[in-house]
Amino acid sequence: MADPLVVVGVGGFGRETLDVVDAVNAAADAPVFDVLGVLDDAPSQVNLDRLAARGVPFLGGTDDLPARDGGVRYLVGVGSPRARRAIADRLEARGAIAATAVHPSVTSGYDVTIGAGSVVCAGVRLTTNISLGRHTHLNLNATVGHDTTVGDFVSVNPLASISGDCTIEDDVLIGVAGVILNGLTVGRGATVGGSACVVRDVPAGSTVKGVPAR
Ligand SMILES: CC(=O)SCCNC(=O)CCNC(=O)[C@H](O)C(C)(C)COP(=O)(O)OP(=O)(O)OC[C@H]1O[C@@H](n2cnc3c(N)ncnc32)[C@H](O)[C@@H]1OP(=O)(O)O
Repeated sequence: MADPLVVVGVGGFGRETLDVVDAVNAAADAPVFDVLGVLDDAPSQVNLDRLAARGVPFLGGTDDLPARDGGVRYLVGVGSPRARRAIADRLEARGAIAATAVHPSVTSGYDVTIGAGSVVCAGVRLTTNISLGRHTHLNLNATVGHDTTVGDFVSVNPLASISGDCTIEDDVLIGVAGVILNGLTVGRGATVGGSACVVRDVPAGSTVKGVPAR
């Protein structure tokens, strides 16, 4: 039987998360998820209209988590690592269970682990001996190389490329088309700008941008 699922976030990545869920269901012999609807504490009208147009119910704020026998699964479709962590903590405290959604077009090699709550979008390439933490997002066409560890609540935006032997600590955001050269560490909570090329370790909490990234 399909798992009852809510997605948090009616914004861009929330609806992109619905796309991943739809693709997972379409590729399976029987639906994996029964999408109950979307939660959002501060939705804009334009995004509510976009959600309504695709026929997915808006369920209210995160206090309105529906109840089902056996629990409700959830995915947080919010790009900000910090906001995503806060929402996940709130839902876990209310008994929700993190789901994981991996688009059927994703390729992965030997020994790849993906933590609960993660969303892996179309076209992502994962090679070998890779670990992704909890609630990590890999957006469209991102790549992750061999022997790399990606922590919890990391956001990797479209086309970003993480080389082999890297360590991406918790709560990091890697901007669109950002490149991390091999063997480097991006410290907890750091932000890598769009199109940056990271050539040395990035200190925790810092923002780097440009080529080479500073
Ligand atoms: C499907 C989707 O939409 S997914 C989302 C895709 N978007 C992203 O990934 C966005 C990633 N974020 C960025 O690149 C941001 O611009 C950040 C994080 C680097 C912003 O850093 P901030 O220091 O706050 O930048 P701020 O906007 O204040 O600009 C400061 C300076 O940096 C420059 N700058 C901003 N972003 C970049 C960048 N990615 N690369 C190079 N320079 C940049 C600005 O032009 C500005 O330069 P100036 O002082 O000479 O005018």
